Amino acid sequence: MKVLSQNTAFGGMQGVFAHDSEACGGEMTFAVYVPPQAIAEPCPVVWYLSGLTCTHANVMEKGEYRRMASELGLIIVCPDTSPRGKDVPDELTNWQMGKGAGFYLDATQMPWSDHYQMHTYITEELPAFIAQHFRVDMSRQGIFGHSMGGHGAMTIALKHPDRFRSCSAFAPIVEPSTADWSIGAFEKYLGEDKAAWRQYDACALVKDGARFPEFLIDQGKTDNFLDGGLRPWLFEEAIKGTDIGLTLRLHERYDHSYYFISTFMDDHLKWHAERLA
Ligand SMILES: N[C@@H](CCC(=O)N[C@@H](CSC=O)C(=O)NCC(=O)O)C(=O)O
Repeated sequence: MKVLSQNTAFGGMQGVFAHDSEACGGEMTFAVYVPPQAIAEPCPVVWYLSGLTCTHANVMEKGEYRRMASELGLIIVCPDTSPRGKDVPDELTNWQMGKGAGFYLDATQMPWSDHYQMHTYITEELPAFIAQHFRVDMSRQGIFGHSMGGHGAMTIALKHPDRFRSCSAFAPIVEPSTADWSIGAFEKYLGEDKAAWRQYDACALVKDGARFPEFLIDQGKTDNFLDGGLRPWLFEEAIKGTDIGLTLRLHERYDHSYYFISTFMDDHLKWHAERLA
């Protein structure tokens, strides 16, 4: 593991690290906040998955999670959103495809499938690496994210309900198979057979029988992407008649930015801490 930076914050440590990823076929960077409680005992871990165009750094610099994570004793892991490096295919003029837009899936189509294995990276390779190098209690894991990362968090929780005890999202893409800003990426990563898309779509997963106890979703009402990309009401509809709980909070005057995310960050961390206690 390469240590790229380490800084003391709120009595804990904010670090940025890099390692070689087999799943992504190259070096991957991630950020980890370790609270002071980890000196005495292993702490629960909460995974934060970022949105389109992000690296590990956006939430680390603008998400304002450290004070509350320190208070609650949560380890926060913030991975990158796609493979990186000069050998990795990309679409330079399309921010919804390629680097920064891995959609937390395992691509099956060339040329993407060689590197774009983000589902395997986030659910298998990185957890094993974190468990080996940090003082984490892997029996207490939560997951949350923003936008494309909210989609990632919800689909991963639905696919791994035995691993995660808590899930929440800021402005998630709840039905990427039909959202105008993800259809193009799904076609290129997964091919045209839409049956293969369902395992990476929260609404479709629920309709196909996947279950998770409850979700917290915060959504800004003046978010530019609300109608074309996000549409949380579709998830509300999808869970009707199931035993899945949903706390959906719609906020007047909030947009899609990290000003919105940082405003409600404490609520999300408390949501996770209560379920990871
Ligand atoms: N470049 C785009 C806007 C991209 C954008 O808003 N990205 C969001 C996530 S969107 C969903 O996954 C984000 O988190 N950006 C990083 C940030 O620091 O705000 C455009 O020009 O419209």
